Amino acid sequence: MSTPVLATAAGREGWEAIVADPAGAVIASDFDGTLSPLVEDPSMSRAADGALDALARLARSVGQVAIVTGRPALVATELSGVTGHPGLGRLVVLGHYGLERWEASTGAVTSDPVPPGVEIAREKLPALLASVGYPDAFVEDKGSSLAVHTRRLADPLPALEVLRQPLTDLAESVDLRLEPGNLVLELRPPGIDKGVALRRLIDSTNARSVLYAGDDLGDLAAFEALNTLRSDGLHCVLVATRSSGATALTDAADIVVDDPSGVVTVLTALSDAIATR
Ligand SMILES: O=P(O)(O)OC[C@H]1O[C@H](O[C@H]2O[C@H](CO)[C@@H](O)[C@H](O)[C@H]2O)[C@H](O)[C@@H](O)[C@@H]1O
Repeated sequence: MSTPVLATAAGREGWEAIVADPAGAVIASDFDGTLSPLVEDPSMSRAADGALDALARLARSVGQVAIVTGRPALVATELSGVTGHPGLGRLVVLGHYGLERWEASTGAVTSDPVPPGVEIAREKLPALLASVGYPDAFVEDKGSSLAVHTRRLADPLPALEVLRQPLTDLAESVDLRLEPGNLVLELRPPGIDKGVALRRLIDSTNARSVLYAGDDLGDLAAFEALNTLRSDGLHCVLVATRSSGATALTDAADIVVDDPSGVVTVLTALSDAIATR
């Protein structure tokens, strides 16, 4: 498979660094919209064809393979099907934007404490949604955070705008943060994001290079962290899908693909390049 189009010199240099020294590389990816196609019902998300095999093939030669997601770690492992998948015995899943860490090698999850604001927001949310005319907005209760989805409403985009300020106010009143995403507004704990999560992973693995793939606004923190580390000498490849239409992410990427099948193509091309170096 040929090398994907790398739009930047820094991206080309990052790709070459991973190929030359795969043991020093972290390969990390978001889940929804990046490894799995977006669907109406979040409980129906599944890994794209070939995604797990592509990760497993890379896992044979790189230092660390990881999924970094807004989902709870165990939900992401279940939906993606990574548990027990051949070749993914060293996979790490960083869930809840890094609040949780699941290790395939042990099956155990560790978590930072969940702040009390989540429980208060959980109690207040139904009345708030009813008061702004969206009592039927789907609330995905993720335990450590609450995601309000508008995808299945009759007017998803206007609903998102109506809900944005009241949900911001609720989040701030209980010391949570509002995380906007693709037709979703999430109330989640402060102090952690995908950038912090990725930095922790890079530090713990002493990585010399990183490829990160994402699709949505929640992935911007990871891109920003990598851009900062890049100026400190870390070799990076930033991959974005167009799945969520987040132009801030695609504009900042070294490689842009249409959807998760494009991510599979990129990961496969990378393991081909490593195998033939
Ligand atoms: O960090 P991610 O793995 O990308 O998770 C972010 C959110 O993804 C999910 O919502 C998105 O995917 C759904 C299923 O395809 C889709 O219905 C929804 O509109 C998208 O926003 C998930 O449900 C959220 O909990 C995650 O935070």
